[in-house]
Amino acid sequence: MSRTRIKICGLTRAQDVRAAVQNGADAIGFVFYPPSPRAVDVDRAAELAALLPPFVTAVGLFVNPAPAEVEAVLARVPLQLLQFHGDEREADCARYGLPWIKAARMRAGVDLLEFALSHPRARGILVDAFVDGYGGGGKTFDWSLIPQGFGRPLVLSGGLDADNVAEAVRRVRPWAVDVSSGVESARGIKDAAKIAAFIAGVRDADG
Ligand SMILES: O=C(O)c1ccccc1N[C@@H]1O[C@H](COP(=O)(O)O)[C@@H](O)[C@H]1O
Repeated sequence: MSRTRIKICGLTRAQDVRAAVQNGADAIGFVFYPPSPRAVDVDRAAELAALLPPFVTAVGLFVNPAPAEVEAVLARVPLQLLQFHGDEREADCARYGLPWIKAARMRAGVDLLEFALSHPRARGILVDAFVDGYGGGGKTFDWSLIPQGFGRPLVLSGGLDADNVAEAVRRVRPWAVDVSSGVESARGIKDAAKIAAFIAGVRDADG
């Protein structure tokens, strides 16, 4: 079994980018959603993305963006993957010439197989808890809503932290995990020790 990939999302400071990279994150996320406490502007994201070594993926998170907003970011920030976390349809995600993952907001009644079928070209399906504000709520959801043998690369998120991520990885066996709130000391401020403990938890579950 391959090791679980790890994305740390919502980075706003250089020291947090360094902590994620030094502890072994595979990807980091920049939030381009102005209502989020983790939102960064294009200048800050460009500065932070420039700190990344090769083979650490820069991901841009958007929620129902206007195409011009995404294009303005892409003109300045070398993103390698887009993460759509709103109500975007397949065609909305496909227009930028970059691979993307699509978030499903999980709660009772959501049929993840049907959701995945409506996003056939997404490189992966991210599952997050349904929260007001579209995401980043630090809330877990019922992992049994994820069908066995899902068949697409699955990114597990929603309320993960160092205390629950090993159990989450053992139970769900996702392709990757994504975390924001669970490695913070305050909204938008990451904690290096929490990042280290989170990544250690994933590696413990990987065996
Ligand atoms: O981080 C945010 O502020 C955010 C805002 C809007 C949509 C998604 C957002 N973050 C993503 O939400 C999930 C879960 O985060 P958490 O670990 O529960 O805080 C994760 O994929 C973040 O990338």
